[in-house]
Amino acid sequence: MHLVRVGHLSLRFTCHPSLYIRMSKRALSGSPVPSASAPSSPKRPKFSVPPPAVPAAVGVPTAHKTKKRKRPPPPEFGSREDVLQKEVKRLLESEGRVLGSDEGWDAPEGAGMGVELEVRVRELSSTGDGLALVPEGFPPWVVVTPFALPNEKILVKLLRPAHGHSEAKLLEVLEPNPELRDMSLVKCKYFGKCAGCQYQMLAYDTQLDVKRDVVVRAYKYFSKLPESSVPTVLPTIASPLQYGYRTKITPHFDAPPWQRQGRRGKDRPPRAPRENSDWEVRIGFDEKGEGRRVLDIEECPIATGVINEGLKEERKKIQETIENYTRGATMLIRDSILYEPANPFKDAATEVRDDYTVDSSAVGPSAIVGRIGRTVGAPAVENEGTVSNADAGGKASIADGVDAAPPSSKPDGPATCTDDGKERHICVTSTAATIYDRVGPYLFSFPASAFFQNNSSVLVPLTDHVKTAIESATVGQGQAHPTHLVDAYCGSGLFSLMLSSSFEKISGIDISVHSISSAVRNLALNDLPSDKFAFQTGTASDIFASVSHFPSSQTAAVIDPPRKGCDEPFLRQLLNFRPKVIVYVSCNVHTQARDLGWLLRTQEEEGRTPENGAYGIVSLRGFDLFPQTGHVESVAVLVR
Ligand SMILES: C[S@@+](CC[C@H](N)C(=O)[O-])C[C@H]1O[C@@H](n2cnc3c(N)ncnc32)[C@H](O)[C@@H]1O
Repeated sequence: MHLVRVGHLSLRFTCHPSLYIRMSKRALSGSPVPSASAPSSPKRPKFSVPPPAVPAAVGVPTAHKTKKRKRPPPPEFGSREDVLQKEVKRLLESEGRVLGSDEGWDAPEGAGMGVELEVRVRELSSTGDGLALVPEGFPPWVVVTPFALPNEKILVKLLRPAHGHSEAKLLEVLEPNPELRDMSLVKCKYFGKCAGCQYQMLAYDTQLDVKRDVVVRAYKYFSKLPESSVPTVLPTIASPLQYGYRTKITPHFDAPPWQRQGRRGKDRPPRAPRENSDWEVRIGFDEKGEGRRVLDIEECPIATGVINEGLKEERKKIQETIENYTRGATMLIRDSILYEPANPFKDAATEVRDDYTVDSSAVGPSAIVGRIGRTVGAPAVENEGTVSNADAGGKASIADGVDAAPPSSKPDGPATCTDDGKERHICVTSTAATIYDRVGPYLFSFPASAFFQNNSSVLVPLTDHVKTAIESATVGQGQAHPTHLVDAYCGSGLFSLMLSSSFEKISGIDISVHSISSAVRNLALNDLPSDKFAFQTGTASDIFASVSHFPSSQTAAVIDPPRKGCDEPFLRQLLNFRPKVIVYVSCNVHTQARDLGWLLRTQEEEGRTPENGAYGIVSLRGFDLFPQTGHVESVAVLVR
């Protein structure tokens, strides 16, 4: 044991400090995660471990002190930063350090940015990061490290400090957790660097267990509900596809430094003369722990084959034309069924442009761009040019699709289905195009720029679960199951259409005019009777004025808001309307837990009890819409 004094701190080195620094250099040059030969996985996962008996962590002090920083505004509820800060706070409290909101914004002396440390991971955060404590000798402070698993001893480099913690870059896993980590499962050469996936080294069953744990913790810590109000969280439902499932990716790139312009188009002096620069175009996703640095990505194994084919082509085009860019941009690459409706607008949208166009509505240094290429499909809706960059032969972008009834083929265009009757898919890169996707028996269309769930393979189990939950809500109560459906935040009508056979009347609302026109169009695409459905554009709380004729005890409400959750006016009106069943679907379980906590407490304040019709949460379950990542879709069912 070697002792080094820095200021008032004594730092312990388990080996001679010079040896340690050599070790760090080796770590820096190598892969941060162990090789495929690392011990293989798992039986029963453990996502948190008791405080380590032998922390044996090593610190490398630096001379520089962290500058006192101004406290940033509090993070948005349920954002990654908010969830992380709350979990950090809990871990610090378990060590006896209670942080006031103005405290803990600067790293402890000797643990500032750039310092390398060995730490033992205590637990996995809900954001998918390993949480560890800095070694003895420092005041309690949390190290947040991506790609690190509970009980692993890791070497990290500390990054920027924030409220009780420092995010860190994983330099090396010194002692892997053999029960959890199996590097032979990793399918992506960028794993460990790309910010997209967190869990490729975990067996899929373990990923599902981890996500169940995220739901459990969200309700424990974010709902403010007593344990008795929260049912046991059911096992997470697996995605049928665990790779090759993503139907949309949005890689981005920077403009060459000598070309870049200021935000308002003001010319800036060139940063580096082109001839002396070793700058290279990088097209991909953010590199984890490297701020806004783009990691060059040639393929993304969680995306569909069609998208990966399209990515190759689009990368080539950007590489060839990068000198034309004065600003960075984000590309849109989507997978669509090749669907060719017969319609009179076919020849209206044949504009061919080979440059990316910057969407003026986008904010920040990157703007959403779309590429308009040669037309294969016809515009399906008036005023919506349906243009695809697939060439007329469709060679590069067309691949085998899913089993489904083949849509009609036009004699003069590329066949819309393969020889064995599967639908063909194309890659679409224009924000103005219309995308087609199939879920079970239904065909959905929506603008390429609009929302649609990114993993179609799990949408049938998801919508079946919602349907069954609604149908069983009245079982044993001597009532018929609900006949009316309110679909709030309905998008292009996913739940309305998928659940349509169970209901007599369906009313949907969404703030996006494009999504609502798609929902209406999707009725016709699927030969559904338009008089059974009413879709409207508006903010979610507007729906209640238009469904006053729905019998509330015969009505089910499906609510599927964006990540920030519902607002209070909507929740208040939902409580007043009193549908028999509420199914709350969410891609952010933390805002879902907050909203349901508010709903249950408010009804209690208003004097509702189970005997006089108070809602109770009858089931909670995650669906894995995002395999290999830390995200989970959560479905909560409430019945009164
Ligand atoms: C998570 S998506 C769900 C869409 C749809 N249920 C689906 O699964 O395809 C959330 C939807 O909420 C819509 N939205 C966002 N804020 C809204 C608001 N205040 N009122 C109504 N809809 C809103 C978005 O346009 C988006 O379509």
